[in-house]
Amino acid sequence: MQADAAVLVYSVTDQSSVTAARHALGCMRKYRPSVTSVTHAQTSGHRRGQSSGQATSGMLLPLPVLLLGNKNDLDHVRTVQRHKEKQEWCSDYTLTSECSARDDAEGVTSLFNNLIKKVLEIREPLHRSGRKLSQGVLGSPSQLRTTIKRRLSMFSRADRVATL
Ligand SMILES: Nc1nc2c(ncn2[C@@H]2O[C@H](COP(=O)(O)OP(=O)(O)OP(=O)(O)O)[C@@H](O)[C@H]2O)c(=O)[nH]1
Repeated sequence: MQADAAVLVYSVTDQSSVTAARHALGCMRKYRPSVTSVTHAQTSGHRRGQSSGQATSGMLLPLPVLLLGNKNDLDHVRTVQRHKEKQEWCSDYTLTSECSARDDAEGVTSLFNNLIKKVLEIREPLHRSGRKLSQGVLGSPSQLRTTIKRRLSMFSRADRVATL
């Protein structure tokens, strides 16, 4: 699975959307390693294609996921408990939070920034040590930052149009 990160959004007013998010997270994990398999990959020179059946070669990297409960402005009709602790099915690479896309665009931006930081946190040490990354097509952390900023600017443009 060629992705830098994933964002899974559920609605705090819809328990079935949490079930769907959990299922999606499980599917993603099948194609991207856990923390322990990364350690194993680094110590044994294990290649990506050997365990997952994928053809590409390179380092195994964990997939940071932002698990986001949207519509938290609708607290009066909430059916999903606000979780203080991470869900037991989330890994160290899962950021869990809540937001309101309707009322707090800045909050959403800041959550995306946290996710970007997580991506860079994972990549930077490997990049510095000169190890081959499986997502090498994306280039260095600074190139990655530029790419992500460009993609996020689409949201700011949409925001500006919406407020005109
Ligand atoms: N109150 C509230 N409504 C929201 C929020 N985000 C989206 N919505 C509303 O939810 C509805 C569905 O939004 P969409 O963007 O179409 O998302 P979707 O994935 O199709 O979502 P669902 O229809 O809820 O399954 C729209 O009426 C949005 O205005 C939010 O943060 N708060």
